[in-house]
Amino acid sequence: MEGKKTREEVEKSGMIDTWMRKHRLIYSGATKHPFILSIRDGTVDLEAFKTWLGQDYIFVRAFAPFVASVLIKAWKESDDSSDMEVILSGMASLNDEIAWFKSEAAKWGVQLSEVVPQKANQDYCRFLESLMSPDVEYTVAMTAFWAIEAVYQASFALCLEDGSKTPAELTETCRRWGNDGFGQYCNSLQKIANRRLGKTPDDVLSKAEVTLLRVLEHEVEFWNMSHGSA
Ligand SMILES: Cc1ncc(CNC=O)c(N)n1
Repeated sequence: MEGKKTREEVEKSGMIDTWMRKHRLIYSGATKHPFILSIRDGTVDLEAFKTWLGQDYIFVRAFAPFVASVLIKAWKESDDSSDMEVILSGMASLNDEIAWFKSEAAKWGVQLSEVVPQKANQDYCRFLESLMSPDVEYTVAMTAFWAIEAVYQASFALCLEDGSKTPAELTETCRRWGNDGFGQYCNSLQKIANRRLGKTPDDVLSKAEVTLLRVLEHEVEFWNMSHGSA
């Protein structure tokens, strides 16, 4: 049996929930973006969807090495060997995902080799690269990893809810990130992040919170490329 937790431990162990409440406006800005709402209400501009598809393919190619860097941090720093399995399962689905992007792009007539990364995408990929540095703590990288996956899960799950008018040709895309299995995987990532955040020093805790906010901002800018960019 575990001993009684201190108040501080209890508070920190649900850090992600605490932060989601604290930053709920920016979180819903990322998960209920006008682009996602346009898919959900069936008014989506299919050219905007194609833009998203091409840009996201480039992002996912940069995301895979980021996840690999989290795997390395878990191997070196984690206090729980099951973390590696969760991260590895994420890497395995990225393999599928890259193949899916290629076949989906072919379906929509998007030439992936000709897609030029837009500024928001470049900025996001550069941010991911900064998180790959060995100087970035496992806890900080894990928080970012959870947030990146959770935004897509929440966004696309919204397009599958009862009453949504998602066009039939987009439901497969929405299911890719909105399905229950992906939801479970995000819960596993959240559990790891919460466990780590619960035992991290305050300076690392602050870094993780700032990193979470940066992820949410990058996600909003990423959606903006397809819809409503200024
Ligand atoms: C911009 C962005 N954020 C999160 C995801 C979801 N993770 C992997 O697929 C994604 N594909 N693209």
